[in-house]
This record gives sequence, structure tokens and C-alpha cells, in this order.
Amino acid sequence: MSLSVALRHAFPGLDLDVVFEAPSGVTALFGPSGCGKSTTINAISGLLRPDSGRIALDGRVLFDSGTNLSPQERRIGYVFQDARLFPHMTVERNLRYPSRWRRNAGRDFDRIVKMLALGPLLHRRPSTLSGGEKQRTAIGRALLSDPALLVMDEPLAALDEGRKAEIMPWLERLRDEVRLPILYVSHSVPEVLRLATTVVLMRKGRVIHAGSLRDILADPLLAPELGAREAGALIQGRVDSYEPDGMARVTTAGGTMLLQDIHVPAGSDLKLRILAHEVILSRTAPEGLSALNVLPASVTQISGGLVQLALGNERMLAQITPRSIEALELKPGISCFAIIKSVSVVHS
Ligand SMILES: Nc1ncnc2c1ncn2[C@@H]1O[C@H](COP(=O)(O)OP(=O)(O)OP(=O)(O)O)[C@@H](O)[C@H]1O
Repeated sequence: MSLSVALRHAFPGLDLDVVFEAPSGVTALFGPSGCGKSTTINAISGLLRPDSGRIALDGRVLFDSGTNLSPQERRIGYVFQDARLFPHMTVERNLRYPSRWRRNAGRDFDRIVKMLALGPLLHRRPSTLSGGEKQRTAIGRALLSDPALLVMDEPLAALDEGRKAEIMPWLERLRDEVRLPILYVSHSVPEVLRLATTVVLMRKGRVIHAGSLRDILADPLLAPELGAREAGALIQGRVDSYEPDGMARVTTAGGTMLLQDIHVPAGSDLKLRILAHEVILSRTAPEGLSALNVLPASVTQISGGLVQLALGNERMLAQITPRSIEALELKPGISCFAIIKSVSVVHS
């Protein structure tokens, strides 16, 4: 299942020319306000007719020079920032509404109600639901329209932090259980970190890069697009065992790390986030440090104050002042040690 997009459109303030592929899983459209994210998803959904291009879903053409399917014909489920439920209908009637004429809809209904744990809410009206419950209902309703693509336009933006935390596991479950491409528009790096597998970075109507989140985060040229403080790696680890003092020994491609506050069983996989400004470099093996995690690395790329390191087959970034880059004579190919001051675990 995949979505293929190539489109051009001109507005007085925007010259849009985007090309990307969204495979199954969550593809985040990420970029500053006004870069053309909504225009892109409106064109994909059939709410806007672009000047030219081709949009296809699993090889089925939704738009090209000779085709322009209506929004209903496209089979796209839409989840907006505000849930947009029918206020006079119960949750159950809201959920059943898009599938009221579809055969086998009953079977899907039971499955989706179970997946999103909507059972206890079925007889309630939207006005009695929390923001998170409303969004869960909106997601269920979008799925019950039997979509081939789910478009989520900042679905958490209107929720407070507590509600966001409540709904995030449902979005992760959706990503893992529903074999659909999900296009997810967001300004939030934490959301993108937790949910996205693919990221389409946009700026001024163009796609500046489309690829895996891990590659973007460890690329010294692209990582700053997510925000200056967000540059840094996302690496894979596995909890090997626990030390008597409770610290976890975590195996990564770059070596073993000792981490605090890990509460999963030995054998569990973890996604580790290591921010570039939490990494210090040394040309020689440091001694007498309080930092527990010092891994051998080699420099692969330098851009601005960001040094990209190879640790086994993982890539990591260190943020270093130009003065230190010069003093340490860092350049591609140089071996060094990465002193990692702090690591956080990205859930799921
Ligand atoms: N209907 C329209 N008519 C004229 N210009 C428009 C229209 N819709 C969008 N634009 C122009 O396209 C630009 C991009 O808008 P768009 O909503 O796609 O950006 P965005 O990346 O989704 O922004 P945000 O993150 O703020 O929602 C706008 O700044 C505006 O100049």
C-alpha cells in the first residue's frame, strides 16, 4: 500500500512543487507555517484541484491530466484538528455514519471499536466526551469509511499535554495494526519522533528531503530543519540485563550503554534519543569522567557546528563549537570518543 504524489500548484503567495512517496505506516509532513502542507493534503484529498501532477494510491490514479476523482471516490479518511463529530448523534451513530451503506461494515465496526476501546463511549454524545475521546471517535469514524489512506491534519494540536499523552498510544497502535499509509501533518517534533517512519520535510512549497526519520535526525544538514535543539540521533538498543544498582545494560550497534530509569524487561527493544548538544568529543579515551557512556566513534561529516559520527552502523550527531572542531583537528575519517551525557527513551 502506498501513496505516490507529484503535484504543482500556484497561489499568489505559494509556488508548490512537491514529489514524494508515502508507504504503509506514518509519513509526517513537516515544515514551517505556510510551506504548503495543507495545500498538499487538500490536493490529495480532492478538496483542491492542483494545476498539474499525478496522485496515485496503490497504483489507482486519483488525479492526473485526464482524471480527477471526487473526494468520495478517493477513499481517504480524514481526521482534523477538531474532531468534527455530529453533535446530535451518539458516538455509535457517528461511527456508523460513513459506513451506513457498506456491506460487511458490522464486522469492521466491532474490530475498530475494540481496537480504539470505544465500547464504553458508544451511547454518549460528543458534548460529554473529553478531547482525547472525541479524537479517538473521529479516528474510528475515519477508519470505518474503509479508507485506502488516512490523512491526519494536526490531530493533537487542539489537545492539552495530558490528552495528547492519552491518545498517543492509540495512534501508535493504529500505525502498527492498520496496514494503511497514514499522512500526518504536524509541527511537533515529539509527535513525529514517536509516530513517523517516513518524514517529508517541506520548505517554501518544495520537498527538501523525504526519507526515514532516523536518517534525517543524524544528518547535519537536515536535522536543523526540525529545530536547532532537536538535532541528534535516534538509535536502536536492546536491554541486555540489569545491574545490581538498577541500571540497565543496553546493547547498541555502537557498544553497550548503561542507562537509568528503564522499566522494561530484559530483552526489550528501545528507541534511544541522543541529542547533539548532549554529546562531547574527545580524541583520546577519557579518564576520570562522571559520564558513564563513552563510545568509540569515527567522524563521517561536519557541517556548521554539527559533527556526524559513525558508531558501528549507527549515525549520531555531536554539537561542537567551531573552535573545538579546530582544536581537536576533527575531519572525516578521524577516530574519537563520544561522551554521551544523557539519553532518553522514545516510547514504543
Ligand atoms: N485558497 C488560497 N488562496 C490563495 N492562497 C492560498 C490559499 N491557500 C493557501 N494559500 C497560500 O499558500 C500558502 C501555504 O498555505 P498552506 O495552508 O498550504 O501552508 P501550511 O504549510 O499548511 O501552513 P500551516 O502550518 O500554517 O497550516 C499560504 O501562505 C498562502 O499564501
